[in-house]
Amino acid sequence: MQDGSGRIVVQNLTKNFGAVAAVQNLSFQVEPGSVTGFLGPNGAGKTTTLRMLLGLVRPTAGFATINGQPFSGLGNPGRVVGAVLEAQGFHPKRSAINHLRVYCSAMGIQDRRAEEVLGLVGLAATATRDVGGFSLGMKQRLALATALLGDPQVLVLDEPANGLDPEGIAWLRQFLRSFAASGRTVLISSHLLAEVEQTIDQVVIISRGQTMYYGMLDDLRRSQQSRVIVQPADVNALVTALQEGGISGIQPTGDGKVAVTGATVQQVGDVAAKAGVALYGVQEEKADLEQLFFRLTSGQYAAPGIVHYGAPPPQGFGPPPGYQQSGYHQQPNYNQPSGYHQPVQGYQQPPGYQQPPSGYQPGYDPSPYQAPQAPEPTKEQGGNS
Ligand SMILES: Nc1ncnc2c1ncn2[C@@H]1O[C@H](COP(=O)(O)OP(=O)(O)OP(=O)(O)O)[C@@H](O)[C@H]1O
Repeated sequence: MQDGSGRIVVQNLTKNFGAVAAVQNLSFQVEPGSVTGFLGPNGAGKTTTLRMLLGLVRPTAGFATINGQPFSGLGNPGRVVGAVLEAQGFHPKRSAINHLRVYCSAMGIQDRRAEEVLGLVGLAATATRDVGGFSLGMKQRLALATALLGDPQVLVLDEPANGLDPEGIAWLRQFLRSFAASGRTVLISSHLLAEVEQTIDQVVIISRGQTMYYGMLDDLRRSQQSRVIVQPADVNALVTALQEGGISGIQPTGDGKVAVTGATVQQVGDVAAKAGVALYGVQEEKADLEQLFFRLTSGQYAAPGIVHYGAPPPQGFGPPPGYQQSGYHQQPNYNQPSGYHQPVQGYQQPPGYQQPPSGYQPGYDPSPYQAPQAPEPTKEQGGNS
């Protein structure tokens, strides 16, 4: 029986393609009312995971369910989950509206739904144009419209921002947030944290098929302590003074500077002044979420000389609370900061999460769901792919 929850559960999911361990023991949950970002570099195993969730690839081990059921047990799956794995496979000589009507017929849905979903994704003005002349961004929108035909409770989108211009990305963000705010479930993959950072509540970061972080994006942000970089006249004297002052997160950087975590600029300045150590420069360095993402996933493609992938991480910046030890490959020269604590496992509801109506039925009236205003056709709609 489906539990009607709209919840996605991935449990110990594993897929080997011969010698290639594409996905290794992956576990996470996606709750209704939230948007979860499934992030990792190219080849990390995102698409394989989504394909297992959608019943297109058989897992080597573990399972994935939607509404408590494997995809094959969903009955009329198009009414439960709308999925876009790639915005391809359109007949080039078929108009957008006719493409959708074909799916309406296959799903037993009235044709007028085709017009509705074209309006939802901002393609109403191009309904009768052949898809062969669509840009990649327009194809993404049409693929999303196809996924929405069955008025699904769950959306699963693989790299949905691919090909969208900045205006399209902003539109997609608003659309997905609104969809989730109506108590529905959204899982989107991306290889760029920045692309989805403002859209998602929860994040699952994978690298080489393994979980590197699973938790709330806000917790990941909060975990990144800022640090004070100070250039003293005498490094040893300052380090001694800071230690005597009870400050423990001290790391000489090797270039005459000292990085200090767990203390403010003022505290470091006061300690130096009291010890009579002259300071030539003091600077507070804020942690960067994107940098952390690269660090968590950099083991996959470590390449010396490329700043993000090859450089050792800044000292004193700790692994995030959701960091999972098993798959994490530390960079050379990386020192574990003293304040690091093993994360508390377990999903936490995102802020503002509301329980969806129990017992979802195909006829469920999603009245709280307000589709965002479709944008004016943008330049991506005028171009050819
Ligand atoms: N059918 C297949 N046969 C053999 N290997 C495969 C197959 N599908 C995927 N792989 C391998 O599994 C690994 C994960 O691939 P996957 O496409 O899931 O990654 P991804 O994170 O979606 O990457 P991308 O962002 O580039 O699409 C890669 O090493 C890939 O080459």
